[in-house]
Amino acid sequence: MSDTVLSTPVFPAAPPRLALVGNPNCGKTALFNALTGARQKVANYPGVTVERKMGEFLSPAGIRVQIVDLPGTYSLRARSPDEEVTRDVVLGRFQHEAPPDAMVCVADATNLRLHLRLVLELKKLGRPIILALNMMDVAEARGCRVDAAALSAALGVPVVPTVAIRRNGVAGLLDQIDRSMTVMTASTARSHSSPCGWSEPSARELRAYHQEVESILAAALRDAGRPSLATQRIDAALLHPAIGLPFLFLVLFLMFQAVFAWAAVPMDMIDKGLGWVQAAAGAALPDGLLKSLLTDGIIAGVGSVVIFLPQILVLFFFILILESTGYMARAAFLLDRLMGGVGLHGRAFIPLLSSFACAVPGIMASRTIENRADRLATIMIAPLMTCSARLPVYTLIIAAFVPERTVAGGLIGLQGLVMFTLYAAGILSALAVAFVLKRTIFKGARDPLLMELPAYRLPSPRDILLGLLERARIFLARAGTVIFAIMILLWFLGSFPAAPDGATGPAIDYSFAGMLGHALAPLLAPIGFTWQIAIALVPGMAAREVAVAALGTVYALSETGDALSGSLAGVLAADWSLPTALSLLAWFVFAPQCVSTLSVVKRETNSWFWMLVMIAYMTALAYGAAFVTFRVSSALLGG
Ligand SMILES: Nc1nc2c(ncn2[C@@H]2O[C@H](COP(=O)(O)OP(=O)(O)OP(=O)(O)O)[C@@H](O)[C@H]2O)c(=O)[nH]1
Ligand SMILES: [Mg+2]
Repeated sequence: MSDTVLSTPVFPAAPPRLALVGNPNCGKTALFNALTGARQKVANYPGVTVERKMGEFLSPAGIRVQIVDLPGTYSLRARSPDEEVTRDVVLGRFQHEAPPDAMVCVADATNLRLHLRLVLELKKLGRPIILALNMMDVAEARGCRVDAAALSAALGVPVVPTVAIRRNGVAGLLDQIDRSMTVMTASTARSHSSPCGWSEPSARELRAYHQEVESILAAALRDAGRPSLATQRIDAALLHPAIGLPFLFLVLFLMFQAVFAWAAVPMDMIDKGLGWVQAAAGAALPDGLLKSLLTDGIIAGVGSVVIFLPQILVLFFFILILESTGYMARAAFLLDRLMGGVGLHGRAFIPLLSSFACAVPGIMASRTIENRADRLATIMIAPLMTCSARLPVYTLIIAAFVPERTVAGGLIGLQGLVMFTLYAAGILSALAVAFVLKRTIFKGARDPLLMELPAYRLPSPRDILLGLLERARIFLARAGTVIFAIMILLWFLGSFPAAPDGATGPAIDYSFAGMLGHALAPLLAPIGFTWQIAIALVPGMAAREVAVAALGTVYALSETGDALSGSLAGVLAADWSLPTALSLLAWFVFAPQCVSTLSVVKRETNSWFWMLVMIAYMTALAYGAAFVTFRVSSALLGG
């Protein structure tokens, strides 16, 4: 409590607002996190942050300061939607939002020549600026020496060295913020709140900036240091024309194998634990509604999703490693030619790869693409990438229908291979859809890929661990809120009205959910779906993994005996034919089954039209693919 009293803000009405501005990948978000204690996403490629994020911290002198983290940009001449966000915040063009009181310009100390140009452009705005020379640890290791005092004198702004990822690495910056705030309040520099004037620099001004940067460097750069030798060596191999692509495919293939292999043991443990809880709850409670709600509704439903936590974590482990080492940007270059073949922009790679985790951040990441047609094409195909919420569905069906054995002389697990095929189906169909889109609605020349390749960096185990914990938290929070609520609703719909006296089938047959399932069944019969699947697809609209939870609950309620006997996979294996299972897999590769994705498409394209186009084309693809799969496999298997 006493802390709160001590920290009474000096600016009770409106805390001063700072903005973090700088080139992409120089460590702005890392600084933001260090200052505010936030956990915004930090990764080693340009274009990680695509929207503004607000935070607050208390300076050493007890001033409450607001700070906004911004997308990286090379200039206020914003070319892409993420850069426009930065420009609009800096210039105060957002409605009801004054420009920031001061800017913390962040520059990568190892690449000052590039980064100082933006500092000069920002200085022109006449607002207070502090220059944070970030990545000083890397600069020192490479023998790069910058004289901060000389740089400050030449630039005419305070300069502080920082190491955003080190404990105490921002102490100097905090002190400088205090000093600047005091000067600002004394001179009432904060009174201007009108938007700033800014005009695009002319060619002559650009040349002048260039010369000014050179003279500043001559005064302040004592030693330019060496480029990272390790990065050059690794790139010589990993970007090699013959080795590059095969290596990339190997990495992706290993990732999908690992999702299966590494997660097996912990998943088994969770499964056993849940079975035990379900049995214990079943034994402890008297027969009745409460017991059914708890065991059939909540434990069977939510539990059937929670079990997939280990797989989600293995997948994110790989994605985090790719992102933090700097390999992600290389992968974009390696695939640029391939993407160009179907007309996609090279920058589409990062949004598409992020969509493996979730289409929502993937679609947001497409903001870094300048050209609107290219961006729309990327947004339209992003949901075809297999997101992590589809993993539970795939895994469940694979575990039920694909035998656990190895092929290719014991090297490759068959289940992992099927999983890889499903991912490949998503990727290939995305490329095919892009190919069609770019030749019909989104015609136009394709810009070349220009992207700075960051130096390779060893991922910090702490960051990876925190990243995984964050993912686990998000996943469990979803299971505990959205899925939990839907399961209770579904249990209710599946239990009422109760079966009439003398009914022979399971009670769910007579319930609302049963009625709905039976009503939808004729529509889905041509693709081989049972009425239980029809029920599960409806709540599955909220989020894909809910379909698994719903199957868990529907089958638990369909059991005529006590609680669900055996695992859900076992029940499905007994109830479905193989063609039905394959058809459902095909459906899930394409179906537009996630409300959050659709709403982010609406927001990012600023149009209902594209959202509806997405729903229409994906539903048509899903139904068509499931139909063909069901018919062909039925014919082949004689089912
Ligand atoms: N060694 C070292 N690494 C740093 C430092 N600051 C940031 N990094 C790393 O640099 C990379 C980029 O950091 P971010 O904070 O995501 O950069 P950003 O400026 O927000 O990037 P965008 O959002 O893409 O514009 C990450 O891998 C960070 O861990 C630093 O001072 N020293
Ligand atoms: Mg950032």
